[in-house]
Order: sequence, then C-alpha cells, then structure tokens
Amino acid sequence: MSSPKTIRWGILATGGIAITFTKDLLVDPTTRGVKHVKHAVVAAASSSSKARAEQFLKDTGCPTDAKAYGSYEELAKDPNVDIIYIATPHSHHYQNAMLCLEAGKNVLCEKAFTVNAPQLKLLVDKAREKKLFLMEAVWTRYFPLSIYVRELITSGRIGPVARVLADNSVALNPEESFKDGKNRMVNPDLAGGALLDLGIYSLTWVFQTLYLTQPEDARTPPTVLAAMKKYAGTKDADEHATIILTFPRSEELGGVAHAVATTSLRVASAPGGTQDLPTTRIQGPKGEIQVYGPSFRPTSTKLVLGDGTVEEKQWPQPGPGKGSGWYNGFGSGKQPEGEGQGMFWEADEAATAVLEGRKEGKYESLAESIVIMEVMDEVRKQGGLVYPEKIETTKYPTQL
Ligand SMILES: NC(=O)C1=CN([C@@H]2O[C@H](COP(=O)(O)OP(=O)(O)OC[C@H]3O[C@@H](n4cnc5c(N)ncnc54)[C@H](OP(=O)(O)O)[C@@H]3O)[C@@H](O)[C@H]2O)C=CC1
Ligand SMILES: O=C1OC[C@@H](O)[C@H](O)[C@H]1O
Repeated sequence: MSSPKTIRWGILATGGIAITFTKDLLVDPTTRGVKHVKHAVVAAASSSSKARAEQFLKDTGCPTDAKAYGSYEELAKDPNVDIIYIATPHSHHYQNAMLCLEAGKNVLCEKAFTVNAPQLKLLVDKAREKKLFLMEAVWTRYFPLSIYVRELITSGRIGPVARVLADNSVALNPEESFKDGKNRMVNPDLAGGALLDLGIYSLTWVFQTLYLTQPEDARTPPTVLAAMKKYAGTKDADEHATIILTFPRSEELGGVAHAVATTSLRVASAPGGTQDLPTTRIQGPKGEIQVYGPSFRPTSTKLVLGDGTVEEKQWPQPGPGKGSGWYNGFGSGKQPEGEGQGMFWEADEAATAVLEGRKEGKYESLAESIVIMEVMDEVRKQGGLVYPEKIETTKYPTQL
C-alpha cells in the first residue's frame, strides 16, 4: 500500500468550533481506519491579533512551526496551505470564503454556508472559475451513522421514504444565556437565530434521507410552508422555525413525500438530555428508522419494521479524544470520555477530494447546498426575517 499523502490545513478564526475541529484534525487518521491521508495544521489566523492565533496553535497542540497570522488575508496568501477551514460566524462566511477562493485556496466552510442563496451561488461560480474545491462543513453527513442510515433507505428495508420528522432544538433560555444580545446565536449582525445555526441540521436530515437517496436525475427541490417566531430580545433573529416540505416524486419512486423540520432555541428536542426520544424519524410503508441524540451529533439508531423486527445500533465516535470536549456554540456539551468529536470525517472527505482533484464533497453537492440555502431563504421570507444589508449583500469586498 502507498504511504499516506499529507494535506496542509490553514484555520481561519480561533473561536469555539475552530478549537474543536483542529483538535479532531490532529487525531491520527489510522485510529479510524483511514490510511490514505494525513492532516497537518500549518497555519492559523485570527482577525483579533497575531498573539491570539499563536495562543490558539499552542492550546490545540499544533506543531511549533505552524504559522500564526494576525489577519485572514495573510493566511489566504500563504503558499504552504492547501485548504482553509473557515470558522467565523455565518454572517462572515461569504466575505471570508470569497477572500480564500480569490487567493486560490480550496475551502471547507462552516455551516450555514452563507446568509442567503445568492451569496452561495457566487461562491460556487468563483470556485468553478478557479477550479477549486469548496464544501459546506456539515460534519453530520460524513458520520458512519449517516452513511448507514442512507444505505438502509436505498436498500429498501422501510420501502420508499414517505415522511421525515426532524428536530434540532436546544432549550437555551436565551434571556439568561445571551443577556446582552451580542452572542452570535441571537445577534442579527451575526445572522443569529435558530434556523441558520440549528435548523440546518433538521434540514440536513430531511435532505440526506429524502433527496440525496434519490437517483440524481430525480432530485427535485421541495415546496416550503413555514412559520417562524422571532426572539423578542433582539427582534431580527428567530427563536423557533417550523417547516413543512413537500417533495414531488414520481409514482415509481414512491410518490410525493413530506417532511417536517423543526428547530428552537427555547424548547428541547430531548428534555433533560434524555436519549429516549428520537430526534429524527424516517418513515416508509414497511417501517421506520429512528435516530437518537442531538441531530448534529447523533449517537444511536433503531430500525423498527412492521413485521416486528427491531435493530438497534450504537455509534460512538472513534478516539482518542483530544482535550475536554466541546460540541456546541454556547459552551456546554461534552464529548464522551475518550471519543473524538467526529469532525474528522468531514476533514477526511475534504482532504481526499483535494487529493483526487474533486471539486465538491461526496455526500453533499454544491447544487444540494444551494437548494437547502434556497429553502432557508424561503423560510425567512415567510417568517419576515431579514438581516442587516451589510451581511445580506453579495458585494465583495464589504467591510463587516
Ligand atoms: N459544526 C459544528 O458542530 C459547529 C459549527 N459551528 C459554526 O461555526 C461557526 C463559528 O461558530 P463558533 O465557533 O461557535 O463561534 P465563536 O464566536 O466561538 O467564534 C467565531 C470566531 O470568528 C471570528 N470572528 C471574526 N469576526 C467576528 C465577529 N464580528 N464576531 C464574532 N467572531 C468573529 C473570531 O475569531 P478571530 O478573533 O480569531 O478572528 C471568533 O472567535 C458558525 O458558522 C457556526 O454555525 C459552531 C458550533 C458548532
Ligand atoms: O453546528 C452546531 O452544532 C452544535 C450546536 O450546538 C451549535 O450551536 C451549532 O452551531
């Protein structure tokens, strides 16, 4: 077997998820059976200061020769970087990703990809023009658990999927947790609210079961009916969104299918952290697949068929874990002892694509990311949620 090829990563921003992702990136891929690729973190940039980037590299355990930059522009220009991971708030993704693509860098960009679909389309055009790799970092799609669920569906065990119910809700008590309204979860200037941050996972479950599992030429965007409740504390950020999607589908493939995707900052998918309630249910005429645990990092599945069959599976993330663990945008949440977070799967896919010369991720094409962004645009339109012009704009560069 040939020796693994190394992909050189640059990390853009040094906040919560940048730390978690970088720690996962530094876990030896052979611990999860990945032998063809290795990851090296060669640089990190902070818009706050070079000192902050230095501290980030130290805290995450990166090699001492990794470069620290005090601006994103310097990172984008670094000739030793193969791919940049963007970990700023959603409000900034369009500007940051355009900067990196313009500079000739491959990009893995955190979710939500952009604030709106017109921004994403321009990024996709730029990536295609420059022949660069671009992928939305929806880590959950790359988990072995997700691959298993999609295979169960295409194997026909539950019959054609007729309905999906998917929730991602976290009882945060926003008045307490985000008192000053500045936190990115509720701040309109940072594209705050449940939909773009959390609802995207409910939509991920709907799309990866009802859309990605269809033959490519049969994938048709759904129609959207939505209700939204604004968060009174900061007004132009949503605290709940409830979305009904209707997927047109030919009779041979099972006919029209429905989905309900819900998200909330106020109530919980799993009150008190219970694992007894499925966060996603994928239903067909022969039975259903239930997914348990937070929809961004589910931990178990249950196949329940009408004939009495029940197949349960646990899906611990491989280790070793690096550090204390942290998996959400508001500082709580802990990965179980010894486990990795699970962000390495998307990193492996991005690195593999770069090695193979592919320009898109295997389990979420850019076309699918655009359809999902269009759905979220429609939900915001129906809910009357518009963000400030400086972050909705497609004008590049815009100073944020
Ligand atoms: N996949 C997942 O599980 C998760 C994904 N996310 C996604 O990652 C992104 C970042 O979230 P998270 O890490 O929680 O956010 P943080 O607020 O913890 O970090 C964001 C970082 O972005 C940089 N930044 C640049 N401009 C601004 C600005 N105006 N305001 C705030 N930060 C700024 C800062 O880094 P610096 O000063 O170094 O430039 C900051 O530390 C979001 O898009 C979110 O959706 C978040 C949590 C979990
Ligand atoms: O992507 C995410 O997953 C975990 C959530 O808690 C976090 O807010 C979100 O950004």
